[in-house]
Amino acid sequence: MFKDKTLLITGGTGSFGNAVLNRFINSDIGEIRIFSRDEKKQDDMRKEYNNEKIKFFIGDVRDAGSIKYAMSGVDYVFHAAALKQVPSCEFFPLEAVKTNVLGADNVLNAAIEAGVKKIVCLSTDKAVYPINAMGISKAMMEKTFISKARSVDGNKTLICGTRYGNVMASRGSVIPLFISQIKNGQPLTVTDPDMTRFLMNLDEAIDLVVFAFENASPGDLMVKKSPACKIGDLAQALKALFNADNEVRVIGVRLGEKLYETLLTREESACAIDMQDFFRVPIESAELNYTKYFNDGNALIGSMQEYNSNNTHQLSMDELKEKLLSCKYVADELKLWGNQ
Ligand SMILES: O=c1ccn([C@@H]2O[C@H](COP(=O)(O)OP(=O)(O)O[C@H]3O[C@H](CO)[C@@H](O)[C@H](O)[C@H]3O)[C@@H](O)[C@H]2O)c(=O)[nH]1
Repeated sequence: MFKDKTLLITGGTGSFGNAVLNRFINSDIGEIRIFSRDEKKQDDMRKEYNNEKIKFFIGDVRDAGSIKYAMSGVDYVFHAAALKQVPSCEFFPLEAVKTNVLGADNVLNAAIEAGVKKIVCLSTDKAVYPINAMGISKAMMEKTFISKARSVDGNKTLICGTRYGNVMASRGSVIPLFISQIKNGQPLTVTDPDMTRFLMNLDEAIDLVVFAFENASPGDLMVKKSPACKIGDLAQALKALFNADNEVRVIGVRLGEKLYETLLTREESACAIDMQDFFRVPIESAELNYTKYFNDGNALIGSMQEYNSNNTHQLSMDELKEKLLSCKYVADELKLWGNQ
């Protein structure tokens, strides 16, 4: 599907962009465009990959002109650019609106105008029943792409999305923090030992985006079924792997955090299609028909459950250790630790 095609990744210098590059760079893809704000990260990537197929575009999704320029001649888009740190969005919610909502709208408009064939927009579990500004802005991003998908001819530009939970060891996340605390002989600062999070690795996130790319109809939102764990267990599993005896200190839930995350609302569960490893949430067919909103209900909803990190498969201690070892960051850190 990607043979000789041009793929644009917004926010392409992040860990998602790097993982996509690693997956596709040796395929028969024609060109990969990395669109991002940070020239230093682009320069590092340029040197690291040193590959003619990769083209770098400086720009900001907030700036419609910059994304329009990068979109010319593009076949497919993975839209990953976002402000995704909960605390910074909490302090600067309008910045989250500018990047996550208006920026996504700019990307979609530019893609539609340039005749891009497919665009996959990346969302997060924090967009479901959101309580923090990051989640709320991503929920609005979802609404934006779904409404565009409704109004655009899907045969010309197919717009779809994905939602996934925590990616293990992503920058600034809890796993690197716990490992550094272990290594420095500090207490492991657990917010709430019973708090749960979905866990996936970067490869699984790419699998989901590729699955959406290959299987989605216009407006679909694809979700990968994922296991979860308690944060207290995560701390214990890391301690066991590193053979450490650090104290575990409970520090309390942080601003904007939820005790568990949700990948499908109860309402979405009522219409989601089970596709083995994935759920497909089809676009609501309400179009702009207000009568449907008022007269056609869904009797199933009352009997459905949301899909969340408390009712999904909970990883046992052994499964958790295995999952952690499948993460390159953890395996590398463990090797370094062993070599000390
Ligand atoms: O010192 C700490 C820091 C975090 N946690 C807990 O660890 C879990 C995961 O925290 P973290 O790794 O910071 O991730 P989240 O806050 O869940 O958010 C992550 O996952 C999102 C996707 O769901 C991304 O968008 C965010 O950028 C990313 O930080 C949460 O239950 C935290 O309460 C602790 O117990 N102690």
